[in-house]
Amino acid sequence: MNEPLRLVVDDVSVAYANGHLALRDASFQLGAGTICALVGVNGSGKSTLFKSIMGFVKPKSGSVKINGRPVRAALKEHIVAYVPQAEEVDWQFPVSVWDVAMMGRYGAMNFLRIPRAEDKAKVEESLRRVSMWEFKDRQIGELSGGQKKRVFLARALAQGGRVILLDEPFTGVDVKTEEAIIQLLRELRTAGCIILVSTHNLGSVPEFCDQVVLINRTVLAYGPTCDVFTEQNLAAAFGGVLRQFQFEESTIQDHDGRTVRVLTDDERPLVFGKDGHLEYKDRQEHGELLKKRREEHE
Ligand SMILES: Nc1ncnc2c1ncn2[C@@H]1O[C@H](COP(=O)(O)OP(=O)(O)OP(=O)(O)O)[C@@H](O)[C@H]1O
Repeated sequence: MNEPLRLVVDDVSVAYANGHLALRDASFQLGAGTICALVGVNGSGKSTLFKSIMGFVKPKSGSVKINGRPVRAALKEHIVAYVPQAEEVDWQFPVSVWDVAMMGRYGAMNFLRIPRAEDKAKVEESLRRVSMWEFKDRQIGELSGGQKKRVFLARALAQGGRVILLDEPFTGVDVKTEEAIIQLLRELRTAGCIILVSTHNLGSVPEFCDQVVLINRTVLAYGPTCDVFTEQNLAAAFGGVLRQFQFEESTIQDHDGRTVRVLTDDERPLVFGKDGHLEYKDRQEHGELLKKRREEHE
């Protein structure tokens, strides 16, 4: 497919068999060459949205279209690739790194699934791009969390997916791997792909995502990151879940007299006091400290 990509999610509502309405009237659109963050609390419907785009769940109403055609047609052309959350995968299943990347080629093979030279070349190229070629014979269950993620990314690359869905690709990976994944996503954006990434790493979103979809059982806001990532929108999406830190002075940037506010959904950021020691060692202590500070301010 050479026409520029367009993904349109139009008024999508999804109800599960138990009657739970996981998404209600969700709408947004993305064009070619975009990295978009999908951001929301646990249970806000991120995976459900991915499943709708993958055609795994059928919306009760509304539609998902890729270049004006229903998802079914795009799936037949193997345009949509999915990089799952680690928990969704059975790591005991005896397959090698090479086998997993080759799964990306299944759609291009006949029913006997005998890889051709082209399939093998594509798998090698994909594993090299994520720096996992040296591990090609290793069982998938014998890899670290970050390495597993890279192998599933290689599967998406081998597939040649143009709409690439990544479900929390940075969970449990170190900073270096995160940077390597981000660099790869940027290359895919330059190649005209649409990349939708669910993440709880709010701090890295402005760095590499040009668009954001904020979700809480419906789309609360979507558009350019700088427009959507406002304190007001994040407070609406996360409610009391986000932690707030307020600094009169900051080492993050030259102090220009403004108060610096930090919003994070990181479970337990480390906070150091003036003397360079940890401000607290457990959540209860942290809660008490924040309460004391608030009282001091009042
Ligand atoms: N198969 C299912 N049957 C019934 N309810 C489900 C099913 N899958 C998910 N849900 C419910 O739908 C809602 C949305 O779930 P979903 O997995 O899409 O959230 P999420 O935003 O991906 O969460 P997380 O950040 O925890 O991965 C949740 O309340 C969840 O309990």
